Amino acid sequence: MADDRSIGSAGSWRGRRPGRILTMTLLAAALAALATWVVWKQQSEEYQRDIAGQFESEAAEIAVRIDERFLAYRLVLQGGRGLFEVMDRVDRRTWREYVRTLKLGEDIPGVQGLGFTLWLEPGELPSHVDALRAEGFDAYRVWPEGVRDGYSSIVMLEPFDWRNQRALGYDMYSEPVRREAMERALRTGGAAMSGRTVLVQETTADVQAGVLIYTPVFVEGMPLATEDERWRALHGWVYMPFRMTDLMRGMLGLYSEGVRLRVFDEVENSQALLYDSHPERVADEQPDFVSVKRLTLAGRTWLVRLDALPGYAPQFDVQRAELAAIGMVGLLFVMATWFFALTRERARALARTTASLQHSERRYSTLVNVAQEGIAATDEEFRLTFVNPSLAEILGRSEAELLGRPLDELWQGGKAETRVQILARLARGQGRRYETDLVRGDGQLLTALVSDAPLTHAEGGLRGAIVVLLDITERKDVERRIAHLATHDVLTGIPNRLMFSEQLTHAVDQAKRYGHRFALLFVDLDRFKRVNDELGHHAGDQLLREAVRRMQHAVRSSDMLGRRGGDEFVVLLPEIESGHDAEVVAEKIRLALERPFVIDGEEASISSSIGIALYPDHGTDEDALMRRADEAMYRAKEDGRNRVCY
Ligand SMILES: Nc1nc2c(ncn2[C@@H]2O[C@H](COP(=O)(O)OP(=O)(O)OP(=O)(O)O)[C@@H](O)[C@H]2O)c(=O)[nH]1
Repeated sequence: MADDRSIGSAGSWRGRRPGRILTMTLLAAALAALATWVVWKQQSEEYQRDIAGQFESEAAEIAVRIDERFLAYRLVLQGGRGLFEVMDRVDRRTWREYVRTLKLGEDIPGVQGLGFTLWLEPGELPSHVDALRAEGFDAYRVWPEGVRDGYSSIVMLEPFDWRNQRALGYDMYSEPVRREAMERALRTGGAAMSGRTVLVQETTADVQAGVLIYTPVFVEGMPLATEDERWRALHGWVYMPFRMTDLMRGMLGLYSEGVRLRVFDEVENSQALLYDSHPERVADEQPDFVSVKRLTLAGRTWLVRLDALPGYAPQFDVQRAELAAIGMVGLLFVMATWFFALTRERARALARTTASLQHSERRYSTLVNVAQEGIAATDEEFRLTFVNPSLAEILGRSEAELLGRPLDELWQGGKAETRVQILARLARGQGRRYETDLVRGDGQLLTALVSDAPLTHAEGGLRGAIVVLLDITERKDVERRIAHLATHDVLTGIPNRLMFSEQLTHAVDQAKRYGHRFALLFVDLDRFKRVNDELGHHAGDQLLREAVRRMQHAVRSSDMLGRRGGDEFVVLLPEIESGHDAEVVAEKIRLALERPFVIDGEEASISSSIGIALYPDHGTDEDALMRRADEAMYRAKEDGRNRVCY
């Protein structure tokens, strides 16, 4: 039972172990998840820092670009101012040439133009208008109309395209935003940027915020030390107007789609908004990253604000990819753990199974070796490939002598199947149990009960057979003895009443079938009782045996002598021609029994009374014949004994 349990446990590991494997795998999964989370967290923070750093550098780069660009614009302004300083008079053609040479639109795009606005004292206004009209600008006027302390008038603005022509004659000094910048330029003697305004070049379509940058131009040779002196020496301003959206697009291109760039003048509110790269977006979005750079440009402070838009950087995707990679590594770890646990459990189960199998093999090996039955294995030709010690002993041959021999060679012919028949039957998967006689090594015969069963290959087909052989010689002898006892008289060994009766029935059948005649003799010893009484029962037995011997001699071997019981015998004479033949045999018997018997040195004499019944003369069945023979025998007794009667 212990073995059975061990086999059971080895075979059912699948049913019990998965709990442990599951626990280990879940533990590994939890560890992997924790590790993944920690790594992800670290990576995430690192990415956040990286992205924040990158974002910052993007914002800084934009600020630098704007700063550099305005430095370039100031240089252009300086150049324009320098032109006035070196030339006695800068006429329209010279200005146009100068601006064309600058290639403003190509090299420093975004600028609306480069212009000159002339400062006019109130008294100078009429002659100035006349002069300009004389140049061909028939509708020229300084506008807006009105009486003011002084006027400025845009007299040159290149490129002099349709948009810039709209600005001709405009008094920028009349407008507070521009005036503030113009006065600051005058005050500082350098470039000054205006606040947010709308250029007069604008139409109703695509109106953009505008700024202007001014630098003052003084009349050559006049003192400029104080503000008053500069006012007095003021000739006008070289200036550049900018449409902010055009300017920023020219400066930055479309830039990154992932960021929103806004530029504010001095303060961060919608009134001060100069540029918005994504005007369609709502203002109160909470971006992941924000950077605000303050830029001082020609005396004005710009706030350059950069917001990261959702999906700002492809790095987020990288992060996701790395997260997926980390997750995959974690998953691999879990799978590896699971696989390892499963493999280890399988290895253990295999070890247990192997141990169990070895144990089982030892056990069956022991069983086979100690079994009293002969056990053999054969190949597909029924040749012995294995014999156990008992088989060698039963067959009286050594193992070496037996191995390789076809088992059926030892059989003593008879009713046994041939080897071909056995193999064909085994190939059909049919085992069988049968008795056969075998020849031992010493020549003796033995009877064996043989059981065979096929051994097949895993893929089918006969591989051989297992044969179990039991020596039943003794048992068969006993059976034979029992059968003999059942049918023969114990004292004399001749057929008893039962067997004789069967033989008589058979004789009747045969005689009926073939038309034979046969005779039945009843023999009763005369005064046998006296022998018993005088010589003893043992002597009586001996006399009975001797009497049988004499009767056997008196009949042929084909005749049958039987004992009915006591001192009564029957004789079946199956082959007689006539009643005479029966008489002759009966007489022989009578004479044989008449002779004196010598028993244990004592002489005893008996005689016999014999009755004869003939088939078919006196009866055609057993009962009738027996009755008639019995009657005849009694008649012989009555007639004086020691005689034969019909
Ligand atoms: N010793 C011995 N005696 C037996 C056996 N079977 C029967 N007897 C005896 O045989 C005797 C048979 O006697 P009966 O047939 O009756 O008489 P009998 O003495 O033969 O006389 P009759 O037949 O009338 O001539 C009996 O005494 C039985 O006990 C036996 O197997 N051995």
